[in-house]
Amino acid sequence: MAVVESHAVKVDDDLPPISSENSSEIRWKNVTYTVPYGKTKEPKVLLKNATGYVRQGQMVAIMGGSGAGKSTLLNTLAGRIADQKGSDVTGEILFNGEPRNPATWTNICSYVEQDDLMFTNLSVEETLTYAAQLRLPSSMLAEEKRQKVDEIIMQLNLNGCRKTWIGDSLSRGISGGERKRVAIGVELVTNPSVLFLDEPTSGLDSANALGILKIIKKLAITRGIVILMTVHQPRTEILDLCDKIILLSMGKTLWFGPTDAALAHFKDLGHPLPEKTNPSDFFLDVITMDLRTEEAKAASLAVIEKFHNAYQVKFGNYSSPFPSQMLPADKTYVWPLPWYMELFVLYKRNMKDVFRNKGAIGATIGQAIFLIFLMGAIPLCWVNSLLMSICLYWMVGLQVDVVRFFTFVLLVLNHSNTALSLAYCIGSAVPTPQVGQILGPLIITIFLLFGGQLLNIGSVSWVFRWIQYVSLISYTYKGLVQNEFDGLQIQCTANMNCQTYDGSAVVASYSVDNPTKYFCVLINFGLGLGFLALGYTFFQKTSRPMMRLK
Ligand SMILES: Nc1ncnc2c1ncn2[C@@H]1O[C@H](COP(=O)(O)OP(=O)(O)OP(=O)(O)O)[C@@H](O)[C@H]1O
Repeated sequence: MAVVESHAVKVDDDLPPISSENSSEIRWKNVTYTVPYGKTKEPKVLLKNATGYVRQGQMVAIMGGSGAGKSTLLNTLAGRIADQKGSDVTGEILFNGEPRNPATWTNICSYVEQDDLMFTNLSVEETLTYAAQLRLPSSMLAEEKRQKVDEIIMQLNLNGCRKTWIGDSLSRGISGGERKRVAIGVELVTNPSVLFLDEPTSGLDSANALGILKIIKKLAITRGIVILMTVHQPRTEILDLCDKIILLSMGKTLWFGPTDAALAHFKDLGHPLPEKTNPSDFFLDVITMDLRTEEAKAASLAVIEKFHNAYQVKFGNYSSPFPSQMLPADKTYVWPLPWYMELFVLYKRNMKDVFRNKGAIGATIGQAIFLIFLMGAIPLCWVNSLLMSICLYWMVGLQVDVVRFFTFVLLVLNHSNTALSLAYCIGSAVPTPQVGQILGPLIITIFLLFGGQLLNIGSVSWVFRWIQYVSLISYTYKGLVQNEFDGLQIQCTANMNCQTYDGSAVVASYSVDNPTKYFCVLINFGLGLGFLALGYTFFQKTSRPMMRLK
């Protein structure tokens, strides 16, 4: 305990003075997280008795081997763990001495994902501007928002690429390091008090990684932010930038404190740093579970236990050394924009991206996103359908009849809308675009089979026959056939004993006379609304940030 406090004081003394009345701190004590595992649902401990704290202006790195529990600890502290049935979080997580309040916490902290999705066809400046427009209160003047964006661009050293598009692997845009900084910038617009970063250096070369962490450290000090991040084997200079490190293995905390103290602690426990060795490589070599042989496994388990016990002795009775400076969480979460303004900004952003010729999924807030994607896609979908209908109707030589022509257009437009709703429904339900790319065509193929042209539905097992009733293709097909053939006089062939016959006989012979064409339009419209409602429900479930505060 004494060691910890003395180091904490040393680190805090290194920081420029921050008014103690305004200082923030996140601390956690004996946090244990268990999930039900396997068929038997046995509790699996992902985090065990984690304890620590990070103060305003400090940057703390969570380190450990793969699967050590770094992301789990970060997500638990950020309140982003899935609300899985049977899982449990115990212990205390406090912000400024008080439990995190779900209503205010999202306003206090920000989380930078390892690979934040961004609109690829927007420039750096536009990305930050839209983030500011969406996430800052409507009462703030546009000029103030613009100044804030400028300030972030300067602080994150993005001025050289402010007009460059984000880009992706197909159309190159900003570099990986710049992309990370933009992702951080998007989160900074709200002035968070706590910033969580998941692997901010992943995919970067060591010079770039150091550059970005210098910027993050500067942000911690100048903006007075509490910074907690996961990192993989940082170089020595990066370790030196961190005020403290947390070493994890198998969900257990093996060290919490400054790096130099960690080296002394490791030496005390019989593991001195070999010469010419990067401390982070050394830490990971010592604490990572060695699974190669049974002996190696037993030996590394013993080391992990030794370090965890030593940590428990030091921190078991830990309480924050700064109790008098705790402030209650005083920010109250207010949705920054009225929904219609958010809708407008999202619409503008989406249309800009669409007209720059590519779709992307935004990682922003608000239920309005679902609507906005739809609104962005509908005009394009209608233009496509109209052009296709106008050309196709006359090229194929369908009946020259104004009412029939407009009914044809109505059927096709309505079909496009329903298909779009189905696409949004599938897109909202699936976890990744790849799954959507497999599931979407599969569902459309099934609907096509039950559309009436390819399969004799009567010969299909009754178990599957219901599919025809939800197949949008079936209703459009029936409507189109009726529209063309009803009332059409068809010339009889030589072997037929007649001169002409009515096209409705064709319609009846293919069993597409029921329901009538306008009723088909209505049903498809209803199906479209149904798919939308279902998609919206899925979207709510899959897009909401996971929040589980205890
Ligand atoms: N919901 C869950 N159910 C079962 N096991 C889980 C669950 N979530 C995480 N784990 C396991 O917990 C361990 C820690 O996972 P975590 O993602 O925190 O590791 P990590 O240290 O961030 O690893 P990496 O550096 O590879 O990302 C892993 O073994 C993972 O498989």
